Amino acid sequence: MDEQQKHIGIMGGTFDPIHCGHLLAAEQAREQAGLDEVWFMPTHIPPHKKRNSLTLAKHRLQMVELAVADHESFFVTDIELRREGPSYTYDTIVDLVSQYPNYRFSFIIGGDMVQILSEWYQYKELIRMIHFIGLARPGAELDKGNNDEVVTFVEMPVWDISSTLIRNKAAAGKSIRYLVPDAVERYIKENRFYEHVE
Ligand SMILES: Nc1ncnc2c1ncn2[C@@H]1O[C@H](COP(=O)(O)OP(=O)(O)OP(=O)(O)O)[C@@H](O)[C@H]1O
Ligand SMILES: O=C(O)c1ccc[n+]([C@@H]2O[C@H](COP(=O)([O-])O)[C@@H](O)[C@H]2O)c1
Repeated sequence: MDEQQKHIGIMGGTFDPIHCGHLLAAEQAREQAGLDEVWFMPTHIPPHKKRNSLTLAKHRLQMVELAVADHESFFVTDIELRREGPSYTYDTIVDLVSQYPNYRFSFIIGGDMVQILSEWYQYKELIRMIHFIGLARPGAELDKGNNDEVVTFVEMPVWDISSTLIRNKAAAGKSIRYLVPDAVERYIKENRFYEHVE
């Protein structure tokens, strides 16, 4: 076990696919919150998403690995992909805290997630164990009012980019260049993902 103390930012997501908005959010959180590392964590089953079919977990994971490969402080964990059922953050944090007792964990979320945070599974227990780092997102203005003890807000250029946008553009045969890293774009094309909208 690593005895060194570190502050880890967990960037959880469905990542279908990972896009440059995720990377920008993680980088701004890393710098402004002084994180030692960011761990990107693809979900097995996202608790609050209503989509019927996700891209296979091994491909979502591979796209995340390609996207973060050249950043010295970005890493990937498959901890949720190895667990059956919905990927509740509470269950994951319990596991992480017991595996890495010397690390401090914060969870990075966009404004859409900040708005529904109090609905998360075991919310009261969860906020005793970890702190959240929130970033603005179009359509989800951040209410900084009552959240101060739970969420630290960091600045980022608000960017109207989502995995839905990428899937829709790919399905329409439009360019996704610069919206996702080059290696991710190549992987999407090679595997012919998102050629049809769900
Ligand atoms: N453009 C963005 N700016 C800030 N945060 C973002 C942005 N895109 C995603 N996030 C945050 O990244 C995390 C993971 O997001 P997720 O993988 O669900 O991507 P998404 O773009 O929201 O996907 P979809 O369009 O399929 O719903 C969430 O906390 C989300 O709020
Ligand atoms: O634990 C919960 O109740 C919960 C509810 C909604 C979202 N999350 C987590 O928040 C992260 C972003 O979720 P999503 O749906 O935007 O991919 C991802 O790691 C989810 O597992 C967690």
